[in-house]
Amino acid sequence: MKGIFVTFEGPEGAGKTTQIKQVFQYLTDQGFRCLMVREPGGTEIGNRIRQILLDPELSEMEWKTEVLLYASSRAQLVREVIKPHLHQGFVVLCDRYIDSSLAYQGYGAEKSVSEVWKINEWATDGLTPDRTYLLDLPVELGQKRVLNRNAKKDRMELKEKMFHDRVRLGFREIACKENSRYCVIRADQPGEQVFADIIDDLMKWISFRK
Ligand SMILES: Nc1ncnc2c1ncn2[C@@H]1O[C@H](COP(=O)(O)OP(=O)(O)OP(=O)(O)O)[C@@H](O)[C@H]1O
Ligand SMILES: Cc1cn([C@H]2C[C@H](O)[C@@H](COP(=O)(O)O)O2)c(=O)[nH]c1=O
Repeated sequence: MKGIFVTFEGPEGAGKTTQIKQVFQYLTDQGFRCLMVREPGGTEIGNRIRQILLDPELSEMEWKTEVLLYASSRAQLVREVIKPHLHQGFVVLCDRYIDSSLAYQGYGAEKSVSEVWKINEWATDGLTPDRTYLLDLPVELGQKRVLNRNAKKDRMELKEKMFHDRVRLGFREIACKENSRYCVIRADQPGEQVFADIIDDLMKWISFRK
């Protein structure tokens, strides 16, 4: 595939959405054809699945239902949007991908990470990101930022603090294991510094790849 697939991962409120928008603008100004997507969602079907997944009234969701719904939204996004754009040479910037399922439905939920992986590998035909940025910060700081952003918590934000602590550690473990794909960024810095760190790595990585 000709394009570049870049994902952004991290706990709640790490600044992924804020950074993706800025990276999108920067790369577009540099002449790259760029696309921004987010998970769950990014397609009509995916957006409906997102509503179910994040509905705070649906707190009793079965683990397997949750895993499959995230994977279903992802399958749709990969086939309908991501792969066609990669084939056309776009840089696709994705706000969360499979590693979020590993971190939340695996580490966070204390369930089998390898089962979550197998389902997602099947759902995406094994499409792996070229580069991943982990925006890492203490859970409390991210939660504080999210509280300032929106008063009402969604179904995942409502989970206990220990769940989110395991998610953070999960991301860090995945980044360690996949260290050639991952770049870990300190997300507790001012936004301009976070952006500078990402762009510094991404531009070096792109020129090295050519
Ligand atoms: N470096 C930063 N310092 C302080 N506040 C920030 C920083 N980056 C983002 N924010 C603010 O924190 C809030 C969450 O940011 P953002 O929505 O980008 O995070 P996110 O990682 O996409 O969150 P979520 O995973 O919950 O969707 C926003 O109000 C944003 O303006
Ligand atoms: C892709 C994905 C996401 N999640 C969780 C993480 C967040 O709590 C929400 C998505 O909301 P955001 O504000 O857009 O970050 O869903 C998950 O548990 N598993 C996944 O695969």
